[in-house]
Amino acid sequence: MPRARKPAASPPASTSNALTGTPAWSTLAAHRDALAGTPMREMFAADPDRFARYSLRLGDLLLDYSKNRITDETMRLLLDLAAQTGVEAKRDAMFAGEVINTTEGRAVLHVALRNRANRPILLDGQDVMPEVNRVLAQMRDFCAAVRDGAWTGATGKPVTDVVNIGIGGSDLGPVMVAEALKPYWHARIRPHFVSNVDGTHIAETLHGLNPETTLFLVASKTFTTQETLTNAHTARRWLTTALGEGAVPKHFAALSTNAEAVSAFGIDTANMFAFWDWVGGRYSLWSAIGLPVALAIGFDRFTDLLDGAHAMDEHFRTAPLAENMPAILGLLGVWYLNFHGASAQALLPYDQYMHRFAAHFQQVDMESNGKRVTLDGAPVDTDTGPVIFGEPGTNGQHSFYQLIHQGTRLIPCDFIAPAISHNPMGEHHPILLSNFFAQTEALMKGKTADEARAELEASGMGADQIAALLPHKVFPGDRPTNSLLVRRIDPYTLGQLVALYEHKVFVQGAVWGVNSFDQWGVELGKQLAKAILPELKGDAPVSSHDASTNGLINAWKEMRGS
Ligand SMILES: O=P(O)(O)OC[C@H]1O[C@@H](O)[C@H](O)[C@@H](O)[C@@H]1O
Repeated sequence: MPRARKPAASPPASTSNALTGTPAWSTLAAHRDALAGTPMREMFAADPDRFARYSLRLGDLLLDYSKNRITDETMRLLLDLAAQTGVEAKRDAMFAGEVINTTEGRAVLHVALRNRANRPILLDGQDVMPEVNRVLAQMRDFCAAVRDGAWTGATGKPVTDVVNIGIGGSDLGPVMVAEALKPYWHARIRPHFVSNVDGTHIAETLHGLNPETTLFLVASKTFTTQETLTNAHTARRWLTTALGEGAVPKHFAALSTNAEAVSAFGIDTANMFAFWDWVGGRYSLWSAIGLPVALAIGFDRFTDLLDGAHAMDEHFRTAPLAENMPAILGLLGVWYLNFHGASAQALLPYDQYMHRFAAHFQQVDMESNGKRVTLDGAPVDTDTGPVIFGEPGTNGQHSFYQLIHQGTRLIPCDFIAPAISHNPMGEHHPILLSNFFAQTEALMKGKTADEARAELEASGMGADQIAALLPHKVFPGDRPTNSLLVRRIDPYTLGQLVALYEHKVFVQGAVWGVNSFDQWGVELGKQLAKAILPELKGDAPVSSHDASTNGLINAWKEMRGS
Protein backbone atom coordinates (compact mmCIF):
# COMPACT_ATOMS: atom_id res chain seq x y z
CA MET A 1 0.00 0.00 0.00
CA PRO A 2 1.41 3.48 -0.80
CA ARG A 3 2.98 5.26 2.21
CA ALA A 4 1.63 8.72 1.49
CA ARG A 5 -1.20 9.99 -0.62
CA LYS A 6 -2.27 13.36 -1.83
CA PRO A 7 -4.85 15.14 0.30
CA ALA A 8 -8.46 14.88 -0.88
CA ALA A 9 -9.09 17.34 -3.70
CA SER A 10 -11.70 19.26 -1.75
CA PRO A 11 -11.66 19.14 2.03
CA PRO A 12 -14.88 17.65 3.42
CA ALA A 13 -15.94 20.76 5.26
CA SER A 14 -14.83 24.27 6.10
CA THR A 15 -11.32 24.61 7.53
CA SER A 16 -11.81 28.27 8.34
CA ASN A 17 -10.25 29.49 11.56
CA ALA A 18 -13.02 31.99 12.07
CA LEU A 19 -14.71 29.73 14.59
CA THR A 20 -15.56 32.54 16.92
CA GLY A 21 -17.27 34.30 14.01
CA THR A 22 -19.84 31.56 13.49
CA PRO A 23 -23.40 32.53 14.47
CA ALA A 24 -23.47 29.62 16.94
CA TRP A 25 -20.41 30.98 18.76
CA SER A 26 -21.82 34.37 19.64
CA THR A 27 -25.20 32.89 20.49
CA LEU A 28 -23.53 30.41 22.83
CA ALA A 29 -21.59 33.21 24.53
CA ALA A 30 -24.79 35.18 25.10
CA HIS A 31 -26.56 32.05 26.30
CA ARG A 32 -23.77 31.34 28.81
CA ASP A 33 -24.24 34.83 30.26
CA ALA A 34 -27.99 34.37 30.46
CA LEU A 35 -27.57 31.04 32.24
CA ALA A 36 -25.03 32.31 34.74
CA GLY A 37 -27.57 33.08 37.44
CA THR A 38 -29.13 29.61 37.40
CA PRO A 39 -26.99 27.03 39.16
CA MET A 40 -27.49 23.36 38.43
CA ARG A 41 -29.09 22.71 41.81
CA GLU A 42 -31.93 25.01 40.77
CA MET A 43 -32.21 23.25 37.44
CA PHE A 44 -32.56 19.90 39.24
CA ALA A 45 -35.10 21.33 41.67
CA ALA A 46 -37.19 22.64 38.78
CA ASP A 47 -37.12 19.48 36.68
CA PRO A 48 -37.60 16.03 38.19
CA ASP A 49 -37.03 14.50 34.73
CA ARG A 50 -33.60 16.00 34.29
CA PHE A 51 -31.80 12.64 34.63
CA ALA A 52 -34.04 11.02 32.02
CA ARG A 53 -33.71 14.01 29.72
CA TYR A 54 -29.93 14.11 29.82
CA SER A 55 -28.87 10.48 29.92
CA LEU A 56 -28.27 7.89 27.21
CA ARG A 57 -27.79 4.14 27.14
CA LEU A 58 -25.92 2.00 24.70
CA GLY A 59 -26.18 -1.64 25.71
CA ASP A 60 -24.68 -1.91 29.19
CA LEU A 61 -23.20 1.57 29.05
CA LEU A 62 -25.03 4.47 30.68
CA LEU A 63 -24.01 8.09 30.20
CA ASP A 64 -25.55 10.58 32.61
CA TYR A 65 -24.74 14.11 31.55
CA SER A 66 -27.48 15.81 33.54
CA LYS A 67 -25.01 17.32 36.04
CA ASN A 68 -23.84 19.89 33.51
CA ARG A 69 -24.57 23.59 33.14
CA ILE A 70 -27.00 22.95 30.33
CA THR A 71 -30.60 23.38 29.29
CA ASP A 72 -32.35 22.19 26.14
CA GLU A 73 -31.33 25.52 24.64
CA THR A 74 -27.65 24.90 25.45
CA MET A 75 -27.76 21.55 23.73
CA ARG A 76 -29.55 23.01 20.73
CA LEU A 77 -26.91 25.72 20.38
CA LEU A 78 -24.03 23.26 20.81
CA LEU A 79 -25.58 21.12 18.10
CA ASP A 80 -25.81 24.23 15.91
CA LEU A 81 -22.09 24.70 16.47
CA ALA A 82 -21.47 21.09 15.43
CA ALA A 83 -23.55 21.70 12.29
CA GLN A 84 -21.79 24.96 11.47
CA THR A 85 -18.35 23.36 11.84
CA GLY A 86 -19.27 20.34 9.72
CA VAL A 87 -18.78 17.68 12.40
CA GLU A 88 -20.96 15.10 10.65
CA ALA A 89 -19.34 15.61 7.25
CA LYS A 90 -15.88 15.32 8.83
CA ARG A 91 -16.92 12.14 10.67
CA ASP A 92 -18.26 10.67 7.43
CA ALA A 93 -15.02 11.58 5.66
CA MET A 94 -13.03 9.66 8.27
CA PHE A 95 -15.22 6.55 7.96
CA ALA A 96 -15.04 6.84 4.15
CA GLY A 97 -11.23 6.64 4.21
CA GLU A 98 -10.62 10.17 2.97
CA VAL A 99 -7.20 11.69 3.57
CA ILE A 100 -8.22 13.77 6.57
CA ASN A 101 -4.70 13.75 8.05
CA THR A 102 -3.59 16.20 5.41
CA THR A 103 -0.16 17.13 6.81
CA GLU A 104 0.92 13.50 6.60
CA GLY A 105 -1.18 12.68 3.52
CA ARG A 106 -2.95 9.84 5.29
CA ALA A 107 -6.40 8.45 5.83
CA VAL A 108 -7.46 7.77 9.42
CA LEU A 109 -8.99 4.33 9.64
CA HIS A 110 -8.57 2.85 13.09
CA VAL A 111 -12.32 2.15 12.78
CA ALA A 112 -11.43 -0.41 10.06
CA LEU A 113 -9.40 -2.39 12.61
CA ARG A 114 -12.57 -3.08 14.58
CA ASN A 115 -15.00 -3.14 11.66
CA ARG A 116 -16.57 -6.37 12.82
CA ALA A 117 -19.39 -6.08 10.29
CA ASN A 118 -16.68 -6.38 7.65
CA ARG A 119 -18.30 -3.60 5.65
CA PRO A 120 -15.88 -2.80 2.80
CA ILE A 121 -13.75 0.26 3.59
CA LEU A 122 -12.09 1.57 0.48
CA LEU A 123 -8.74 3.28 0.38
CA ASP A 124 -7.51 4.31 -3.04
CA GLY A 125 -10.32 2.12 -4.38
CA GLN A 126 -9.11 -0.97 -2.50
CA ASP A 127 -10.93 -2.61 0.40
CA VAL A 128 -8.63 -2.61 3.46
CA MET A 129 -10.62 -5.34 5.23
CA PRO A 130 -8.93 -8.41 3.71
CA GLU A 131 -5.54 -7.17 4.99
CA VAL A 132 -7.01 -6.30 8.41
CA ASN A 133 -8.53 -9.78 8.64
CA ARG A 134 -5.30 -11.43 7.48
CA VAL A 135 -3.31 -9.88 10.34
CA LEU A 136 -6.09 -10.69 12.82
CA ALA A 137 -5.88 -14.34 11.71
CA GLN A 138 -2.09 -14.26 12.12
CA MET A 139 -2.54 -12.84 15.64
CA ARG A 140 -5.16 -15.49 16.44
CA ASP A 141 -2.85 -18.35 15.42
CA PHE A 142 0.13 -16.88 17.27
CA CYS A 143 -1.95 -16.32 20.43
CA ALA A 144 -3.23 -19.88 20.33
CA ALA A 145 0.29 -21.28 19.92
CA VAL A 146 1.81 -19.18 22.69
CA ARG A 147 -1.07 -19.66 25.10
CA ASP A 148 -1.42 -23.42 24.72
CA GLY A 149 2.36 -23.88 24.90
CA ALA A 150 2.91 -25.08 21.31
CA TRP A 151 5.15 -22.04 20.76
CA THR A 152 8.23 -22.52 22.88
CA GLY A 153 11.43 -20.65 23.47
CA ALA A 154 14.76 -21.81 22.05
CA THR A 155 15.19 -24.39 24.82
CA GLY A 156 11.71 -25.87 24.38
CA LYS A 157 9.96 -24.16 27.31
CA PRO A 158 6.58 -22.42 27.01
CA VAL A 159 6.34 -18.64 27.33
CA THR A 160 5.64 -17.27 30.81
CA ASP A 161 6.42 -13.58 30.29
CA VAL A 162 5.66 -11.28 27.38
CA VAL A 163 7.66 -8.04 27.38
CA ASN A 164 6.25 -5.34 25.11
CA ILE A 165 8.87 -2.79 24.16
CA GLY A 166 7.29 0.37 22.74
CA ILE A 167 6.51 3.96 23.66
CA GLY A 168 3.68 6.46 23.19
CA GLY A 169 0.89 4.83 21.23
CA SER A 170 2.86 1.60 21.04
CA ASP A 171 2.76 1.40 24.83
CA LEU A 172 0.07 3.46 26.55
CA GLY A 173 -2.99 1.89 24.91
CA PRO A 174 -1.85 -1.72 25.34
CA VAL A 175 -0.73 -1.10 28.95
CA MET A 176 -4.00 0.56 29.82
CA VAL A 177 -6.11 -2.22 28.29
CA ALA A 178 -3.95 -5.03 29.65
CA GLU A 179 -4.18 -3.56 33.15
CA ALA A 180 -7.90 -2.87 32.88
CA LEU A 181 -8.51 -6.49 31.85
CA LYS A 182 -6.18 -8.14 34.35
CA PRO A 183 -8.94 -10.43 35.67
CA TYR A 184 -8.86 -12.13 32.25
CA TRP A 185 -5.13 -12.81 32.10
CA HIS A 186 -3.89 -16.29 31.24
CA ALA A 187 -2.73 -18.14 34.36
CA ARG A 188 0.80 -18.68 32.99
CA ILE A 189 1.42 -15.57 30.90
CA ARG A 190 2.28 -12.22 32.44
CA PRO A 191 2.55 -9.13 30.22
CA HIS A 192 5.17 -6.47 30.98
CA PHE A 193 5.70 -3.11 29.31
CA VAL A 194 8.96 -1.26 28.84
CA SER A 195 8.78 2.23 27.39
CA ASN A 196 11.16 4.70 29.02
CA VAL A 197 14.71 4.92 27.66
CA ASP A 198 15.81 5.29 31.29
CA GLY A 199 17.77 2.06 31.76
CA THR A 200 15.98 1.53 35.05
CA HIS A 201 12.79 0.61 33.23
CA ILE A 202 14.21 -2.33 31.31
CA ALA A 203 16.58 -3.32 34.12
CA GLU A 204 13.72 -3.54 36.62
CA THR A 205 11.50 -5.35 34.12
CA LEU A 206 14.08 -7.99 33.21
CA HIS A 207 15.07 -8.48 36.83
CA GLY A 208 13.78 -11.91 37.82
CA LEU A 209 12.68 -12.93 34.30
CA ASN A 210 13.95 -16.12 32.74
CA PRO A 211 15.33 -15.65 29.20
CA GLU A 212 14.22 -19.19 28.30
CA THR A 213 10.54 -18.33 28.85
CA THR A 214 10.47 -14.65 27.87
CA LEU A 215 9.01 -13.39 24.61
CA PHE A 216 9.77 -9.83 23.48
CA LEU A 217 7.38 -7.86 21.30
CA VAL A 218 9.09 -4.88 19.72
CA ALA A 219 6.20 -2.51 19.09
CA SER A 220 6.90 0.47 16.89
CA LYS A 221 4.87 1.82 14.02
CA THR A 222 7.93 3.43 12.43
CA PHE A 223 10.55 1.09 13.93
CA THR A 224 12.84 4.10 14.17
CA THR A 225 11.94 5.37 17.64
CA GLN A 226 15.12 5.86 19.65
CA GLU A 227 13.76 4.71 23.01
CA THR A 228 12.22 1.54 21.60
CA LEU A 229 15.24 0.53 19.55
CA THR A 230 17.59 1.21 22.46
CA ASN A 231 15.47 -0.94 24.77
CA ALA A 232 15.07 -3.63 22.09
CA HIS A 233 18.84 -3.88 21.57
CA THR A 234 19.35 -4.15 25.33
CA ALA A 235 16.74 -6.92 25.48
CA ARG A 236 18.40 -8.67 22.57
CA ARG A 237 21.78 -8.56 24.35
CA TRP A 238 20.19 -9.89 27.54
CA LEU A 239 18.70 -12.78 25.61
CA THR A 240 21.66 -13.66 23.42
CA THR A 241 24.08 -13.48 26.35
CA ALA A 242 22.05 -16.24 27.98
CA LEU A 243 20.91 -18.28 24.97
CA GLY A 244 23.02 -17.25 21.97
CA GLU A 245 22.18 -15.51 18.67
CA GLY A 246 20.18 -18.47 17.41
CA ALA A 247 17.54 -17.90 20.07
CA VAL A 248 16.34 -14.57 18.66
CA PRO A 249 13.62 -15.89 16.27
CA LYS A 250 11.89 -17.81 19.09
CA HIS A 251 12.01 -14.88 21.51
CA PHE A 252 11.38 -11.80 19.39
CA ALA A 253 8.40 -10.65 17.36
CA ALA A 254 7.73 -7.23 15.87
CA LEU A 255 4.57 -5.14 15.63
CA SER A 256 5.22 -2.56 12.96
CA THR A 257 4.48 -0.98 9.61
CA ASN A 258 8.16 -1.06 8.62
CA ALA A 259 9.22 -4.54 7.43
CA GLU A 260 12.63 -3.34 6.21
CA ALA A 261 13.67 -1.95 9.58
CA VAL A 262 12.30 -5.05 11.34
CA SER A 263 14.53 -7.26 9.17
CA ALA A 264 17.49 -4.96 9.71
CA PHE A 265 17.04 -5.40 13.47
CA GLY A 266 17.30 -9.16 12.96
CA ILE A 267 13.69 -10.16 13.56
CA ASP A 268 12.33 -12.73 11.14
CA THR A 269 9.52 -11.00 9.19
CA ALA A 270 7.55 -14.24 9.61
CA ASN A 271 7.25 -13.04 13.22
CA MET A 272 6.16 -9.57 12.20
CA PHE A 273 2.58 -8.44 12.70
CA ALA A 274 1.83 -5.63 10.30
CA PHE A 275 -0.33 -2.57 10.40
CA TRP A 276 -0.59 0.42 8.13
CA ASP A 277 0.15 4.12 7.83
CA TRP A 278 -3.55 4.89 8.21
CA VAL A 279 -3.43 3.75 11.85
CA GLY A 280 -2.33 6.62 14.07
CA GLY A 281 0.01 5.58 16.90
CA ARG A 282 -2.37 6.67 19.66
CA TYR A 283 -5.24 4.85 17.92
CA SER A 284 -3.29 1.65 17.29
CA LEU A 285 -4.19 -0.58 20.22
CA TRP A 286 -6.81 -2.24 17.98
CA SER A 287 -4.14 -3.31 15.49
CA ALA A 288 -1.19 -5.68 15.84
CA ILE A 289 -0.09 -3.27 18.58
CA GLY A 290 -2.78 -5.01 20.67
CA LEU A 291 -0.88 -8.31 20.50
CA PRO A 292 0.39 -8.17 24.12
CA VAL A 293 -3.23 -7.71 25.20
CA ALA A 294 -4.41 -10.59 23.00
CA LEU A 295 -1.67 -12.85 24.37
CA ALA A 296 -2.68 -12.02 27.93
CA ILE A 297 -6.48 -12.22 27.63
CA GLY A 298 -6.82 -14.55 24.63
CA PHE A 299 -7.72 -13.76 21.06
CA ASP A 300 -11.48 -14.28 21.52
CA ARG A 301 -11.58 -11.72 24.29
CA PHE A 302 -9.47 -9.38 22.16
CA THR A 303 -12.18 -9.62 19.52
CA ASP A 304 -14.76 -8.82 22.23
CA LEU A 305 -12.80 -5.60 22.77
CA LEU A 306 -13.01 -4.91 19.03
CA ASP A 307 -16.74 -5.72 19.09
CA GLY A 308 -17.36 -3.18 21.85
CA ALA A 309 -15.43 -0.51 19.97
CA HIS A 310 -17.31 -1.37 16.78
CA ALA A 311 -20.65 -0.95 18.57
CA MET A 312 -19.51 2.54 19.61
CA ASP A 313 -18.28 3.27 16.07
CA GLU A 314 -21.68 2.36 14.67
CA HIS A 315 -23.39 4.51 17.28
CA PHE A 316 -21.09 7.44 16.47
CA ARG A 317 -21.53 6.93 12.71
CA THR A 318 -25.31 6.62 12.68
CA ALA A 319 -26.97 8.17 15.75
CA PRO A 320 -28.26 11.73 15.38
CA LEU A 321 -25.82 14.05 17.12
CA ALA A 322 -28.45 14.95 19.73
CA GLU A 323 -28.34 11.33 20.94
CA ASN A 324 -24.76 10.59 20.10
CA MET A 325 -22.51 9.94 23.11
CA PRO A 326 -19.17 11.01 21.60
CA ALA A 327 -20.79 14.12 20.12
CA ILE A 328 -22.37 15.05 23.44
CA LEU A 329 -19.17 14.54 25.45
CA GLY A 330 -17.17 16.44 22.83
CA LEU A 331 -19.57 19.37 22.67
CA LEU A 332 -19.82 19.61 26.45
CA GLY A 333 -16.03 19.77 26.56
CA VAL A 334 -16.09 22.65 24.05
CA TRP A 335 -18.78 24.36 26.15
CA TYR A 336 -16.53 24.41 29.21
CA LEU A 337 -13.17 24.91 27.54
CA ASN A 338 -14.20 27.71 25.23
CA PHE A 339 -17.10 29.33 27.06
CA HIS A 340 -16.14 28.83 30.71
CA GLY A 341 -12.35 28.96 30.52
CA ALA A 342 -11.98 25.40 31.81
CA SER A 343 -8.54 24.38 30.57
CA ALA A 344 -8.37 20.96 32.23
CA GLN A 345 -10.50 17.84 32.17
CA ALA A 346 -10.30 15.08 34.78
CA LEU A 347 -10.91 11.42 33.92
CA LEU A 348 -11.74 9.55 37.10
CA PRO A 349 -12.28 5.80 36.85
CA TYR A 350 -13.69 4.24 40.00
CA ASP A 351 -12.05 0.95 39.13
CA GLN A 352 -8.51 0.15 40.23
CA TYR A 353 -7.81 -1.92 37.13
CA MET A 354 -8.36 1.21 35.03
CA HIS A 355 -5.50 3.04 36.71
CA ARG A 356 -3.83 3.88 33.38
CA PHE A 357 -7.00 5.14 31.67
CA ALA A 358 -6.20 8.83 32.17
CA ALA A 359 -2.57 8.28 31.10
CA HIS A 360 -3.69 6.73 27.82
CA PHE A 361 -6.17 9.51 27.12
CA GLN A 362 -3.58 12.10 28.01
CA GLN A 363 -1.82 11.03 24.82
CA VAL A 364 -4.97 10.46 22.77
CA ASP A 365 -6.43 13.86 23.63
CA MET A 366 -3.41 16.10 24.12
CA GLU A 367 -1.41 14.76 21.17
CA SER A 368 -4.49 14.92 18.95
CA ASN A 369 -5.89 18.32 19.83
CA GLY A 370 -2.92 20.15 21.32
CA LYS A 371 -2.76 22.26 18.17
CA ARG A 372 -2.43 25.99 17.54
CA VAL A 373 -3.19 26.12 13.82
CA THR A 374 -6.16 24.86 11.86
CA LEU A 375 -6.02 22.36 9.02
CA ASP A 376 -5.29 25.15 6.56
CA GLY A 377 -2.39 26.44 8.68
CA ALA A 378 -4.06 29.58 10.04
CA PRO A 379 -3.80 30.28 13.79
CA VAL A 380 -6.79 29.03 15.75
CA ASP A 381 -8.85 31.83 17.21
CA THR A 382 -9.77 30.04 20.41
CA ASP A 383 -8.31 27.55 22.86
CA THR A 384 -8.00 23.91 21.81
CA GLY A 385 -7.29 20.64 23.65
CA PRO A 386 -7.72 20.46 27.43
CA VAL A 387 -5.08 19.27 29.88
CA ILE A 388 -6.11 15.71 30.72
CA PHE A 389 -5.34 14.21 34.09
CA GLY A 390 -6.80 11.75 36.54
CA GLU A 391 -6.31 9.00 39.07
CA PRO A 392 -8.52 6.12 40.03
CA GLY A 393 -11.12 6.82 42.70
CA THR A 394 -10.89 7.17 45.67
CA ASN A 395 -7.20 8.11 45.60
CA GLY A 396 -7.81 11.43 43.86
CA GLN A 397 -10.36 12.41 46.53
CA HIS A 398 -7.60 12.58 49.12
CA SER A 399 -5.44 14.65 46.84
CA PHE A 400 -6.43 16.99 44.01
CA TYR A 401 -10.23 16.97 44.55
CA GLN A 402 -9.75 19.87 46.98
CA LEU A 403 -8.94 22.13 44.04
CA ILE A 404 -11.85 20.75 42.03
CA HIS A 405 -14.32 21.43 44.87
CA GLN A 406 -13.07 24.75 46.18
CA GLY A 407 -10.31 26.04 43.90
CA THR A 408 -10.65 29.01 41.59
CA ARG A 409 -10.63 26.97 38.39
CA LEU A 410 -13.47 25.09 36.82
CA ILE A 411 -12.46 21.49 36.12
CA PRO A 412 -15.10 19.33 34.45
CA CYS A 413 -14.81 15.71 35.59
CA ASP A 414 -15.84 12.43 34.03
CA PHE A 415 -16.58 9.68 36.53
CA ILE A 416 -16.48 6.09 35.25
CA ALA A 417 -17.47 3.02 37.26
CA PRO A 418 -18.56 -0.59 36.91
CA ALA A 419 -21.78 -1.71 38.64
CA ILE A 420 -20.15 -5.03 39.46
CA SER A 421 -16.58 -5.35 40.68
CA HIS A 422 -14.25 -8.20 39.79
CA ASN A 423 -13.25 -8.15 43.47
CA PRO A 424 -16.36 -7.35 45.55
CA MET A 425 -14.54 -8.05 48.84
CA GLY A 426 -17.47 -7.56 51.21
CA GLU A 427 -18.41 -3.89 51.49
CA HIS A 428 -15.60 -2.53 49.31
CA HIS A 429 -17.61 -1.95 46.17
CA PRO A 430 -20.60 -0.20 47.78
CA ILE A 431 -18.15 1.98 49.69
CA LEU A 432 -16.30 2.81 46.46
CA LEU A 433 -19.49 3.60 44.60
CA SER A 434 -20.97 5.62 47.45
CA ASN A 435 -17.96 7.88 46.94
CA PHE A 436 -18.50 8.01 43.18
CA PHE A 437 -22.15 9.05 43.59
CA ALA A 438 -21.40 11.43 46.46
CA GLN A 439 -18.64 13.24 44.61
CA THR A 440 -20.82 14.00 41.61
CA GLU A 441 -23.60 15.16 43.96
CA ALA A 442 -21.23 17.32 46.01
CA LEU A 443 -19.67 18.90 42.94
CA MET A 444 -23.09 19.76 41.57
CA LYS A 445 -24.82 20.93 44.77
CA GLY A 446 -21.97 22.43 46.70
CA LYS A 447 -22.74 23.80 50.14
CA THR A 448 -24.19 27.30 50.59
CA ALA A 449 -23.14 29.70 53.33
CA ASP A 450 -26.49 29.12 55.05
CA GLU A 451 -26.02 25.37 55.00
CA ALA A 452 -22.46 25.67 56.25
CA ARG A 453 -23.52 28.07 59.02
CA ALA A 454 -26.31 25.76 60.14
CA GLU A 455 -23.83 22.90 60.43
CA LEU A 456 -21.37 24.99 62.43
CA GLU A 457 -24.12 26.23 64.74
CA ALA A 458 -25.30 22.66 65.30
CA SER A 459 -21.79 21.73 66.37
CA GLY A 460 -22.08 24.27 69.19
CA MET A 461 -19.43 26.65 67.90
CA GLY A 462 -19.38 30.31 69.02
CA ALA A 463 -20.34 33.20 66.72
CA ASP A 464 -16.76 34.51 66.27
CA GLN A 465 -15.41 31.11 65.42
CA ILE A 466 -18.26 30.54 62.97
CA ALA A 467 -17.60 33.84 61.24
CA ALA A 468 -13.90 33.01 60.89
CA LEU A 469 -14.49 29.52 59.60
CA LEU A 470 -17.52 30.07 57.41
CA PRO A 471 -15.79 31.18 54.17
CA HIS A 472 -13.62 28.05 54.29
CA LYS A 473 -16.62 25.78 54.67
CA VAL A 474 -18.57 26.99 51.65
CA PHE A 475 -18.56 24.91 48.47
CA PRO A 476 -19.62 26.89 45.42
CA GLY A 477 -20.93 23.78 43.64
CA ASP A 478 -22.18 24.02 40.07
CA ARG A 479 -19.12 22.02 39.05
CA PRO A 480 -19.92 19.87 36.01
CA THR A 481 -19.56 16.09 35.83
CA ASN A 482 -20.42 13.32 33.42
CA SER A 483 -21.03 9.87 34.87
CA LEU A 484 -20.45 6.67 32.94
CA LEU A 485 -21.69 3.44 34.42
CA VAL A 486 -21.10 0.01 32.89
CA ARG A 487 -22.28 -3.33 34.21
CA ARG A 488 -18.74 -4.62 34.49
CA ILE A 489 -15.36 -3.67 33.06
CA ASP A 490 -14.95 -6.46 30.54
CA PRO A 491 -13.38 -6.50 27.07
CA TYR A 492 -16.60 -5.43 25.37
CA THR A 493 -17.49 -2.51 27.64
CA LEU A 494 -13.87 -1.36 27.73
CA GLY A 495 -13.89 -1.34 23.93
CA GLN A 496 -17.02 0.82 24.03
CA LEU A 497 -15.48 3.24 26.51
CA VAL A 498 -12.18 3.64 24.70
CA ALA A 499 -13.87 4.21 21.33
CA LEU A 500 -16.24 6.69 23.01
CA TYR A 501 -13.34 8.84 24.18
CA GLU A 502 -11.46 8.50 20.88
CA HIS A 503 -14.50 9.85 19.05
CA LYS A 504 -15.07 12.55 21.63
CA VAL A 505 -11.58 13.82 20.79
CA PHE A 506 -12.48 13.62 17.09
CA VAL A 507 -15.60 15.75 17.60
CA GLN A 508 -13.63 18.43 19.41
CA GLY A 509 -10.92 18.49 16.76
CA ALA A 510 -13.65 18.81 14.12
CA VAL A 511 -15.21 21.80 15.92
CA TRP A 512 -11.81 23.49 16.30
CA GLY A 513 -10.89 22.68 12.70
CA VAL A 514 -7.49 21.24 13.66
CA ASN A 515 -5.73 18.13 12.37
CA SER A 516 -6.27 15.68 15.24
CA PHE A 517 -4.07 13.05 13.62
CA ASP A 518 -0.60 14.52 13.27
CA GLN A 519 1.89 15.30 16.06
CA TRP A 520 4.60 17.59 14.73
CA GLY A 521 4.98 19.06 18.21
CA VAL A 522 6.89 16.02 19.44
CA GLU A 523 9.65 16.41 16.85
CA LEU A 524 11.69 19.45 17.94
CA GLY A 525 12.87 17.95 21.21
CA LYS A 526 13.89 14.73 19.42
CA GLN A 527 15.84 16.74 16.86
CA LEU A 528 17.74 18.70 19.50
CA ALA A 529 18.45 15.59 21.57
CA LYS A 530 20.10 14.03 18.52
CA ALA A 531 22.44 17.00 18.30
CA ILE A 532 23.18 16.95 22.03
CA LEU A 533 23.89 13.22 22.39
CA PRO A 534 27.32 13.31 20.70
CA GLU A 535 28.24 16.41 22.71
CA LEU A 536 27.82 14.42 25.91
CA LYS A 537 30.89 12.35 25.10
CA GLY A 538 34.15 13.45 26.71
CA ASP A 539 34.84 16.17 29.25
CA ALA A 540 35.21 19.16 26.93
CA PRO A 541 32.81 21.92 27.91
CA VAL A 542 30.00 22.63 25.46
CA SER A 543 29.32 26.13 24.15
CA SER A 544 27.05 25.61 21.15
CA HIS A 545 23.75 26.34 22.93
CA ASP A 546 22.15 29.08 24.96
CA ALA A 547 23.71 29.80 28.35
CA SER A 548 21.25 27.66 30.29
CA THR A 549 21.57 24.58 28.09
CA ASN A 550 25.38 24.92 28.02
CA GLY A 551 25.40 25.43 31.78
CA LEU A 552 23.28 22.32 32.42
CA ILE A 553 25.33 20.09 30.11
CA ASN A 554 28.60 21.30 31.59
CA ALA A 555 27.34 20.93 35.16
CA TRP A 556 26.30 17.37 34.32
CA LYS A 557 29.74 16.61 32.91
CA GLU A 558 31.28 17.89 36.10
CA MET A 559 28.89 15.99 38.38
CA ARG A 560 29.19 12.65 36.65
CA GLY A 561 32.99 12.84 37.02
CA SER A 562 35.24 11.29 34.47
O1 LIG B 1 5.26 3.44 17.30
P1 LIG B 1 6.40 4.37 17.11
O2 LIG B 1 6.66 4.66 15.65
O3 LIG B 1 7.64 3.85 17.78
O4 LIG B 1 6.05 5.74 17.75
C1 LIG B 1 5.81 5.87 19.12
C2 LIG B 1 5.33 7.24 19.47
O5 LIG B 1 6.31 8.17 19.03
C3 LIG B 1 6.08 9.47 19.39
O6 LIG B 1 7.09 10.31 18.94
C4 LIG B 1 4.78 9.95 18.86
O7 LIG B 1 4.53 11.18 19.45
C5 LIG B 1 3.66 8.99 19.20
O8 LIG B 1 2.48 9.38 18.55
C6 LIG B 1 4.01 7.60 18.84
O9 LIG B 1 2.97 6.75 19.29
